[in-house]
Amino acid sequence: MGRGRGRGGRGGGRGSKRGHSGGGGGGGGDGWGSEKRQRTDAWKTPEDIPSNGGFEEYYKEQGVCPPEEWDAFLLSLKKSLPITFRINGRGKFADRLQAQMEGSFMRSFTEETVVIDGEPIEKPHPLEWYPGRLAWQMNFSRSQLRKMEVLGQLHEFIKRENEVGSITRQEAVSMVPPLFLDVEPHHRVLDTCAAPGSKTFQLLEMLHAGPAPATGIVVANDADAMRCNLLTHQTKRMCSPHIMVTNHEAQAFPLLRNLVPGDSGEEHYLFDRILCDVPCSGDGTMRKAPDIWRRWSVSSGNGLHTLQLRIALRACELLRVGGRLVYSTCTFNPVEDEAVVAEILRRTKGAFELVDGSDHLAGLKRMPGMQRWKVRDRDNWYTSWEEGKKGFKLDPTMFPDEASDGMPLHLCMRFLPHHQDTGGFFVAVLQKVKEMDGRIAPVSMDHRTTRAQEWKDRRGKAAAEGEAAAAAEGEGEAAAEGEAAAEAGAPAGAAAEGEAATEAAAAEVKAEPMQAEAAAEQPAGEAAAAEVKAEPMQAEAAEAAAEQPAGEAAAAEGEAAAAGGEAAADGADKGKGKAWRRRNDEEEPPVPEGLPEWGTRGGGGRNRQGGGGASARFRGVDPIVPYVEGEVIESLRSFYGLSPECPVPAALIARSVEPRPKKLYFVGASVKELLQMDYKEQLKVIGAGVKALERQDSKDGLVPCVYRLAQDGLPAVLAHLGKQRFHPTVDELLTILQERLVGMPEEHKIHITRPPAGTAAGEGAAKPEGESTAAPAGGEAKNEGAAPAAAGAAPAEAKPEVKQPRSILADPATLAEMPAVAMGCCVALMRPDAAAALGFGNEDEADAGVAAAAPFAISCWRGRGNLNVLVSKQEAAQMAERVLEARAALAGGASGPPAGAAAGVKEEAAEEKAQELMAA
Ligand SMILES: C[S@@+](CC[C@H](N)C(=O)[O-])C[C@H]1O[C@@H](n2cnc3c(N)ncnc32)[C@H](O)[C@@H]1O
Repeated sequence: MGRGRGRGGRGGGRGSKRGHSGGGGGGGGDGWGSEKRQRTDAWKTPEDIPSNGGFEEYYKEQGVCPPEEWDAFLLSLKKSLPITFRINGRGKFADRLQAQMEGSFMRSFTEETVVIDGEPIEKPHPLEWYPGRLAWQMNFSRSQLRKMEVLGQLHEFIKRENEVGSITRQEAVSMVPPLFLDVEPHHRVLDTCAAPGSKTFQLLEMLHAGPAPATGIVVANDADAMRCNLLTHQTKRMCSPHIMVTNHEAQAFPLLRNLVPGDSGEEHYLFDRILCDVPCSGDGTMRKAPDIWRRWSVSSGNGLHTLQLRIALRACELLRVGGRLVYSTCTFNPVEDEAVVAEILRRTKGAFELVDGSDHLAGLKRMPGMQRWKVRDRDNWYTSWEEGKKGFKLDPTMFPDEASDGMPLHLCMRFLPHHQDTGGFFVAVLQKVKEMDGRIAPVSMDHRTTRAQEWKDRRGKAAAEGEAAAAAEGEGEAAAEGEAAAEAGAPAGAAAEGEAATEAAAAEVKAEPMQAEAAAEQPAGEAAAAEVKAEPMQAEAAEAAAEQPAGEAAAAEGEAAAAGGEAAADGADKGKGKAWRRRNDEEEPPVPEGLPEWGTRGGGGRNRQGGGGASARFRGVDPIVPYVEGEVIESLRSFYGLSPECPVPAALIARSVEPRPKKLYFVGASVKELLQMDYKEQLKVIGAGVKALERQDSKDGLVPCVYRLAQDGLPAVLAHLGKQRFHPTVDELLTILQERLVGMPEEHKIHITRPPAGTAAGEGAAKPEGESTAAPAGGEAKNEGAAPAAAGAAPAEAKPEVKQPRSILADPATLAEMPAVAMGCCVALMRPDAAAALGFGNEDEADAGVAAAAPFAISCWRGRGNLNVLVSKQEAAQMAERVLEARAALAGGASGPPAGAAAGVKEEAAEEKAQELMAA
């Protein structure tokens, strides 16, 4: 087969054009429309699923499931997956959404058993093992959805809340690994294989779970650049300044020098928590990807074992003593599961221990890990490496042995689909209990190259001697080689011709053992690990090796050796800086004393041309530029009245070298520190922090600050915002959210005056009535300070023909604040007393992080005569809906199922009592 023609498994390589769910999914979506995948009822009946004898034989023999449960196991795997989602615990409205699920929706299911068209359906219910009853499960088809109104409402609710990031659709068992990581707010967390990012999102939630404000960092890494974009999109919904997205082969993730050893005294920048949710064959996801039934073969798992092991071993090096590592897959296959865990324990020689998680997540049924397993190639079963070395492309690390017999592998956890109607999953929790005794021995593939050579020699000899018997044997082997070569991407003709095929296979194995192995092992159309391109891996492996402390020769033989050729040579030069120089075309910078200045990194970015070195490394990636434009920073401070303590202006980055970039991102101190720590620019950073500011050009300079506050970044500035804020009543706020473009009362319209000739632009800036500068001859300027179109509504001022929006601000207290609000960006905030009455937090609670702190802060644009909302339609609708529900609840009424109509909808007035409170 040709390489790169799709693949089995789950996130098994680079360059996948596959959507969101990625291979077997990795727990991204739940198969219910989020990725536009059809939740077809067509394969709802198990009879529709073609059997795969190989799969059944393999797992029966492995004994992953008790024999008496086998039929239930198999039947469950052939049924579609229930719908599961998680309410984001740190989302703005987590408790409201939960109350809605527990209250109005659950109440709608009055009957004990709901039957539609004679078929009972599963009522929505929280997953009992998920903390805080925040995860929910239900099971109904599209046709059932149309037949019961409340199901339709529930469907709409889930869709809408998912869009605004309040809930995440995620397969139940995929929620498990982060729960075993025990993340605390100050932790450095690395998610090695993170895309599309549902687990990263959970990790971020945990970082922000308080009670202390988050000070740590989540580094979300993925080898696939395209999937890194998904990751950025997914994590953006959390609005956290403590996120960094990187693009590396996890097995070569850079080990950075620790420039501020401080109390830890650690030589390297190490992580407290690491998640290795590795690419795998993905047979635990058959329920949402039934195609795997057809594609499954024993070679998928065998082919990924080494990659999985390398990723896990690198994580062991990157973890600090006392830290925790979770290794997870969505396959039942012990070769990808227990075998990897056993090899981690073997190679780390007592530095790692398996953690007993049996008392954690009560109610979550699990099977203990297996102590013994077998290994199969396409022909035979083997119980030990002694036997297995005769097999086809097997490795010693795949086998149990006496050492593994003594390991507590039963502490690993395997989740079977029929136990609680989920997908399949495997989780192992490991603790680093002491320093490792030297470097971890590299994963050698020598036995494979030797065998390829043996095959080649034997066949050559047979041909030369013309011995019939030898020739016969050779033919058999040639066929085997031919197959391997074909699978590894050798031309079909060559494969048929034996010798050439052998050459191709051997050469392939020699040059890039890991990729070739994986490619060869994949069944047709499944070049999982083979998609891992040779070049980046070699470069990064070399880099990883080069980064190791001088004098540790093992490093040179490790990843670099595995990567082969020049990469190995580079690794051998470590300590002398040659690898670094060769890669970057420049001198290695001297080791700074302490954290270096915060400087531009990432070369010239996207457009940078050039062959090798740094330019090649950063091609396609925007640079990271600390934003320190004094004039702009000063205007931010003065226009928004930011207090000196506001962290935002001092920790902004841009993704271009322009003096006025389009967007500015706020990064938390932990992210800033890591960027500074990376003085050699080893990290390939795709994204960092939260969008805090967006450029808003005002041609006439009528708005003195060129940046408006982005909604995502508001929580970080709210507590420090001294100007450009006002507090409408709840009614006014609701109307602003619903109409999204409202007029200002006549006396509060801003009258523009043109700056007198010779005056610098902006000096004659717009001022509210009563503060206006004198109008010069020539009258009003046109379109000055036009509202940005970010929120979807066409700014009325830019289109004079649009009917003027109605003026809704009438409350004296609101109007009293307006003269101090200059034209440009401003923030509408719910009044603290009203927020308290409605049971919401208020701006005083804003920590430096997530949106949870300030549920009703709305970024707006004040134009001459109007006020424009700068949040998306969905977000505005969600906020309006929450206000309406809270009012209804306050008035004593139960909140009904969401009307789904908050956007642009005028709701009936709430009870009088509520009105009174609200107007306060
Ligand atoms: C199972 S998926 C991860 C799912 C993810 N943890 C989640 O919960 O959304 C595996 C991921 O590993 C990535 N991957 C494959 N090879 C990799 C490697 N060598 N290093 C890092 N990531 C890799 C794939 O691109 C894929 O996104």
